[in-house]
Amino acid sequence: MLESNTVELRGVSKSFSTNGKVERVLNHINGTIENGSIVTILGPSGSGKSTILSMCNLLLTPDEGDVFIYGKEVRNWNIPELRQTVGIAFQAAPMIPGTVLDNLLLPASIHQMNIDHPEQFLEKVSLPESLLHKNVQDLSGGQRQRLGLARTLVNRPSILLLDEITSALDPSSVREIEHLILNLHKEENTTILWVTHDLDQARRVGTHSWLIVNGELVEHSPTESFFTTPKDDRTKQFLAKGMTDLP
Ligand SMILES: Nc1ncnc2c1ncn2[C@@H]1O[C@H](COP(=O)(O)OP(=O)(O)OP(=O)(O)O)[C@@H](O)[C@H]1O
Repeated sequence: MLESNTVELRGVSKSFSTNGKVERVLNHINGTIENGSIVTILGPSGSGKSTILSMCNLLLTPDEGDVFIYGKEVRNWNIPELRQTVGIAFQAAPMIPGTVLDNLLLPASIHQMNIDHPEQFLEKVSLPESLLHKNVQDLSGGQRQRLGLARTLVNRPSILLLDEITSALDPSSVREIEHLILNLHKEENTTILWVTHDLDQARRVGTHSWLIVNGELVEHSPTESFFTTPKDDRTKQFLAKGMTDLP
């Protein structure tokens, strides 16, 4: 195992069984993610992108194959330590009832940590300190999204999993969140796996891009060549047609 591989998937497969019907969602995925890269994960709806993220912090386990984080198989990690190292943020970050501060302190209380200046995490996502005592119900969509990200950052994860975090936001909020994340990446060399439906976003933010189709990793390459000189016919078709289903 190379030191520089922060995340490695080796022969990862996953099936789900619903009402007695078994659906193979990931099919023998092999992929490595280098330290400090931003990998944008693309693919049609239902192709298995979120399932890949869930494997990286043990929200799900593979049926076959292994996921390594810094060279150690995820199942051998202590879960709180893994979740501190690998942070995840979703499109609709679930909030506990209460204030912005209550929500910011949640990961610290789960991990029995003290955070002295919670407002520093608001600052990281460009939210004013004056929001600390505001009820989360009174936040705008963009503010909630930033708070969700701030809460993920409290643990200072060195790997960040982002699952369509900007898909419900207006274009200017999208660009602001991208800017925040790119700054964080620059300052802390955070490794980022970013699932997005937005091809322009994937091209703007990615250092590398993956295309997942029907649970298979059909193309993985540096982002620029992914978009300019795709190798696989399915990538060409996907880039031409956007998110429509591929055969
Ligand atoms: N816990 C689960 N139980 C049963 N089926 C599941 C579960 N989680 C995901 N699936 C199924 O696995 C498939 C892949 O889901 P996944 O969320 O990984 O796709 P995705 O590529 O992220 O999709 P989208 O772009 O629409 O978010 C889908 O058909 C989904 O219904």
